[in-house]
Amino acid sequence: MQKILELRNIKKVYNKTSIGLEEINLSFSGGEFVAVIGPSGAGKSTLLRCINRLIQPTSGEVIFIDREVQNASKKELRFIRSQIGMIFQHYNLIDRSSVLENVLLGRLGHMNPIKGLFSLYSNEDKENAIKLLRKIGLDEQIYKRADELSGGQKQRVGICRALIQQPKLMLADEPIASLDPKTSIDVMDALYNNCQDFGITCITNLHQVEVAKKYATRIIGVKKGKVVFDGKPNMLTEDIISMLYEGKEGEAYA
Ligand SMILES: Nc1ncnc2c1ncn2[C@@H]1O[C@H](COP(=O)(O)OP(=O)(O)OP(=O)(O)O)[C@@H](O)[C@H]1O
Repeated sequence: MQKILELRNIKKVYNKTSIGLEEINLSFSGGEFVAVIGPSGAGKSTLLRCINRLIQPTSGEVIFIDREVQNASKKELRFIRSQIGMIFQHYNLIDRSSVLENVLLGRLGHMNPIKGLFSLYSNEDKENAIKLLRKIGLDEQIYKRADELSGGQKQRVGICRALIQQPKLMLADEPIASLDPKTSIDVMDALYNNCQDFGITCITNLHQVEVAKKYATRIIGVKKGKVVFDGKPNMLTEDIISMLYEGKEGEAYA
């Protein structure tokens, strides 16, 4: 499989003293569904956000399909981000806007900025947004305001907003941390199935080890800013989980 992303010696230091990440070296291939796990404060969010430069790494290189992310100009970064979908724990929807409008926001990175400013989406974009919303089971919510939706529905809107970008890579930062177990499964099914259907590589941070094992093709364990496990789900033994969550084992099964 083609290599899609490479992190070379990524380090992040906050406020000159607090270590977020230390010497991270990872590479990702097309089609992988990767779960990043680890205790609270391990560096999962920092790792994910260094990829699309929502957080600027202190040093190291991020290579996304032959493009250097860390030195990209504003224009180049806009292009890179248009190829990377992002899903957030708290959905990041515009409450006052309709579900359809929220999904269409995913097209902004692909549009002429003036057209974007006036929300002049093409008919093709609107048709695609509706298709995605129907596929994900939100046909009855298309014209509702985003703040009328349940948490699970909001997250599925977030997934559609990322999918309409037609991204090559999907980053999901704790996508189910605010959801109950049943809704979490619906959202993970939607994320996994759509990434498979559209051939999108996905990297998702997860607290729950069982969920990571159920969906991931590869699991990366992060502890104190370092990668301490990288392998297939069946290689993640109880001993490794204990080492990873040392003293915080409760978090792994929360
Ligand atoms: N803006 C910041 N300023 C200072 N330190 C930070 C900042 N953001 C993160 N850190 C520190 O960097 C480390 C990694 O944090 P990060 O949020 O990436 O961990 P995490 O594994 O995603 O945690 P959680 O599961 O609780 O979200 C922690 O020690 C954290 O305190």
